[in-house]
Amino acid sequence: MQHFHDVHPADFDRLTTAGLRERFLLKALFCPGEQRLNYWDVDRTVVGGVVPTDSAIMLDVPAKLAAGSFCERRELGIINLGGAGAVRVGETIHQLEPHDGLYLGRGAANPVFTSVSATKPAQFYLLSYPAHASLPTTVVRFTEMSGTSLGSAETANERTIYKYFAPGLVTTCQLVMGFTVIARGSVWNTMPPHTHLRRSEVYCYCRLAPGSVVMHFMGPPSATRHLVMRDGDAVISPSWSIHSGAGTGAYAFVWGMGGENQEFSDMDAVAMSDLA
Ligand SMILES: O=C[C@H](O)[C@@H](O)CC(=O)C(=O)O
Ligand SMILES: [Zn+2]
Repeated sequence: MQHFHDVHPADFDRLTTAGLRERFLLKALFCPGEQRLNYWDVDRTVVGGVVPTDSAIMLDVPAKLAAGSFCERRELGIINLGGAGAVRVGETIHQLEPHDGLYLGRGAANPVFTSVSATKPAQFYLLSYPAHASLPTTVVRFTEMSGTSLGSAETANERTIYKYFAPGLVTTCQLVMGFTVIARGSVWNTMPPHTHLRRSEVYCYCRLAPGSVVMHFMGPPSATRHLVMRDGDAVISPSWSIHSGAGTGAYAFVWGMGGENQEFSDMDAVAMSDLA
């Protein structure tokens, strides 16, 4: 499990391109037959990808967690970004079609992941935070969701945002998680950008065509930088950082947050005139 430390915003501007990537970029989360977990000290976030092929994969309990099971003190949000698959939790098997989600509350048994087809495997994206209460395991079906439209074609930021785990939908301790699909012809996500001082965030870019990249913008509004992101890469976003991207082709991304509140609208909008 790769470990990411906290970065002070005053040190951000001194990082080289390689340094920036080393501190914030989680490369290629989805590797066939593997699970890849990352730990970020901020909000004690765990981010990962699990891609079972011929055989099942049981979620690791990294030594860093010092726990008997992954969810002993944690909640876990899962979204399937690949082909059909299933997650077994104790005696229960949850079939997850493409883009279905699964919430595991504190105390849930260690999940075991499988794919229906080894050649078109499921790609389970994982995001986890410490949890103060044990809440029920819940499946979210993509086909039953209604998205919210944001942006416009005129500003090249037309997109649909699907909330999976959020207050009023699925009760969680701190996890808020969803999926945003950029409309054909649009390129921007989360522009105009924002920060949210009470939460950190993680973006995982997906559905990029081969050769296509997303330029992800981060940093304090007054000193932004970019990272080149490819399909299946994720980026950690401290509370002081904007998080926004522009793609060279069609893409989507999973966003997820942890912190001291779950108020989606508790954001500080950044005025275009303040961006530098
Ligand atoms: O704090 C919220 C997150 O940044 C995302 O929900 C934003 C997003 O999906 C979008 O604008 O497309
Ligand atoms: Zn945000």
